[in-house]
Amino acid sequence: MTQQYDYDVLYLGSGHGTFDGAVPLAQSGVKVGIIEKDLIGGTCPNYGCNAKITLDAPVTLLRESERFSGVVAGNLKINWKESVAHKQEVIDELPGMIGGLIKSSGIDIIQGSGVFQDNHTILVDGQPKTADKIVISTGLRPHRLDIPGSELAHDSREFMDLTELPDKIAIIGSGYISMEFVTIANAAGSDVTVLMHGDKALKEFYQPYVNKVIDDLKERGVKFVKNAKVSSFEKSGDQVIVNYGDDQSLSVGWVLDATGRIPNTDNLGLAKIGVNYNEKGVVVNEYLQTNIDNIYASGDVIDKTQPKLTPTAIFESTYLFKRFSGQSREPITYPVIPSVVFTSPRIAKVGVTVEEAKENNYQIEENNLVGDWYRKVNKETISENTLIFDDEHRLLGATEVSEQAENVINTLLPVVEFKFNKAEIARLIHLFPSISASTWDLL
Ligand SMILES: Cc1cc2nc3c(=O)[nH]c(=O)nc-3n(C[C@H](O)[C@H](O)[C@H](O)COP(=O)(O)OP(=O)(O)OC[C@H]3O[C@@H](n4cnc5c(N)ncnc54)[C@H](O)[C@@H]3O)c2cc1C
Ligand SMILES: NC(=O)c1ccc[n+]([C@@H]2O[C@H](COP(=O)([O-])OP(=O)(O)OC[C@H]3O[C@@H](n4cnc5c(N)ncnc54)[C@H](O)[C@@H]3O)[C@@H](O)[C@H]2O)c1
Repeated sequence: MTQQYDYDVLYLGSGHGTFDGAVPLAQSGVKVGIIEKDLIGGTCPNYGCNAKITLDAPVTLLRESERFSGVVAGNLKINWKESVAHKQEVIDELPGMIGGLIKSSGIDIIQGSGVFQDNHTILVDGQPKTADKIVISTGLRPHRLDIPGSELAHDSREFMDLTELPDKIAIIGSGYISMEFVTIANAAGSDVTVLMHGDKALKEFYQPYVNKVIDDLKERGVKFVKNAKVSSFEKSGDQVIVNYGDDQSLSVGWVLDATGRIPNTDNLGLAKIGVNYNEKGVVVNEYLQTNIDNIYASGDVIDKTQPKLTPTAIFESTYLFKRFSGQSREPITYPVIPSVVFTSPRIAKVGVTVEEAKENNYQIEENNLVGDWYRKVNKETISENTLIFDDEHRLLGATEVSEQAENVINTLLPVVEFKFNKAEIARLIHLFPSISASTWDLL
């Protein structure tokens, strides 16, 4: 341990961009501190993935029961209050569990808000904490529309804490959070309108599949308004009036501003000590190092082209563990990173996209899987995928819309990353019957 400082490595933020790497780093004998101003574990367990997927679980059950109507008798209904209580029960123990893991590895948790004083010092509520290396891992926060009445809108965290589901909801934006939360709110019985910025939802996903999900949601009563240009929110009794377009308006009980998430880079003193950052995040080199040698960044707060997701943050914090513990001096090389939108059906993808495949003349195989016997088991009505191959028939990418798309893409992940050939694929024996076996049959 460096005697001159309180810590060898000090992390600002306690999310996946930190703890997955900080714990093994401390276990390897390095003196580590973590500063956190909110719940331990950050966004994913407390306000993101884990919370959201718990609210999604009854939606998938509801959908399944619809498909099996006749085979299974009775009409299911989501009890919103109970669903939120169940979500809370699932996530309540996570900060304690993660905090316990962190503390048991010998890390100091410093509760409070951190601001850089100099390259080696962070002030936590006025108290200096010094370190040889510092990792900025402060994540993102919701972007809020800068329009009159913006304080009347809410964010995803507040949505997941609603004890009563509003009768009518307006969701602004049509990205990940919008599409996942409209699915949940609609299934739970709310009348939802999505006010889109442009004419496309989920821009980075394969649009024919996105449109299938939108058409299904429309049939379920969701309204989508393209190019809505929301201009203001006004209070009217217990309702909020959303003004948009040319003199159009909508009266709703609740508004979700889902217009994106922005990096937590302000109020950290970065400009004062000269760390380079911009509106997309902290600028780093291929070692996740900022322009100041001893200061690094990890997770969502980085300005990067890779998707800002939990597994990316885990990969980065693990990379820094290997670098700081002396196990690796190599630059970071990201594997293919899959992504999924938890609509119902889901849309998932990995590797080369259909658009890139067309540009590069790769082989494109489109599979309508509704007739596949294994998909018929679950009576899926929307079930398609597109597989991209090179001229040696190695899988380069895949995208799927179906109830099990996340598992299909997880199954195909090693084939894409490790470029398995036909002989290697044929060598593997699968559990049968299963979605994985059914997926590998397509290769
Ligand atoms: C609603 C929602 C759903 C999501 N669903 C998924 C999903 O299904 N799958 C997926 O892969 N990803 C999902 N994500 C994204 C995922 O949550 C993030 O990619 C992940 O949490 C990034 O981890 P991080 O450590 O970089 O940042 P965070 O988890 O945001 O951690 C940053 C931490 O820094 C703390 N902090 C900030 N400033 C300071 C300061 N000055 N002093 C002290 N502490 C500070 C914050 O309080 C926070 O705890 C979702 C996100 C949201 C919002
Ligand atoms: N399943 C998952 O993995 C998952 C789920 C939720 C969130 N996330 C993560 O959280 C991030 C943030 O999600 P998000 O949905 O907030 O962001 P997003 O970038 O996915 O979507 C933002 C939406 O807001 C719209 N928009 C932007 N500016 C606008 C404006 N001025 N007026 C109206 N609309 C505007 C955009 O067109 C887009 O539709 C994601 O990028 C992802 O990294 C991941």
